[in-house]
Amino acid sequence: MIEVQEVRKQFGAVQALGGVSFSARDGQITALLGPNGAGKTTLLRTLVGLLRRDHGSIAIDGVDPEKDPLAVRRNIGFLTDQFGLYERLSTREYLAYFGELNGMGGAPLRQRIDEVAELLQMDDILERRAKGFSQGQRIKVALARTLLHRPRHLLLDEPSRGLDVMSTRALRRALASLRAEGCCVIMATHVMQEVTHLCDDVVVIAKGHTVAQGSPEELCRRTGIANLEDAFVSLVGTEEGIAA
Ligand SMILES: Nc1ncnc2c1ncn2[C@@H]1O[C@H](COP(=O)(O)OP(=O)(O)OP(=O)(O)O)[C@@H](O)[C@H]1O
Repeated sequence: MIEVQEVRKQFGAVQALGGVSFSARDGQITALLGPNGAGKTTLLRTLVGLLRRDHGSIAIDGVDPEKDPLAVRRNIGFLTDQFGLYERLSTREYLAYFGELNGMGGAPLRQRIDEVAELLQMDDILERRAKGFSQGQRIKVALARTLLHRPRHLLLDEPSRGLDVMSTRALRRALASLRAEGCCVIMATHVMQEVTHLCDDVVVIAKGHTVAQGSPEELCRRTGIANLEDAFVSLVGTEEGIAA
């Protein structure tokens, strides 16, 4: 469970977060939906403790990431917009390296690498070096790394960008199976179809503020608009930053 209350963050004169509050439950996929520059990435970075907030409170299973960052990071997986792959390592070597950094090893680690490779359908790149990987292949490897230590919370910053139809489906299946295992998933996205098909709850953010939270159906009902994209535009008052 992730609970966020009145979080604010300023970068010089720019107010990235001006008061964000929401909660994300275990066993649910929560979408962070907002126009470009709304503060989604800043919020995710603040949740994992990579940025210090100026104000407000964050509790990840009751733990404040600023007070006990190691405890929070043990239980969290974060897919950022920077993948940090090592070009000379094969996918398997790369995952083994990060698994060992997380205290895993031996047969359980080898088995876990095979599991995530199957979950994300990445057998074809498991023995290849990352040099030359396409955008979609890079995302898969980064996501596999994120899942390796079986995090209880998963934070994803636009995970489906650059993925083809088959990979998008593999990603959705993987997220649905993590949800079924009770994982708390938060996903920043611009893809309305993904939100409608996959997400249980939606947090709408605009200009660093929470504008609304509810299931896609609730947001449509609340705005009196049948289609989520139009409901979103009505909530944030702009057509900026939407992908079909
Ligand atoms: N390190 C930084 N220094 C200065 N300004 C920043 C910094 N990081 C973010 N910002 C600003 O904070 C605001 C929120 O940015 P953020 O990247 O969180 O938005 P976002 O919702 O993830 O946008 P997008 O959908 O375009 O990825 C923007 O105005 C951005 O320019």
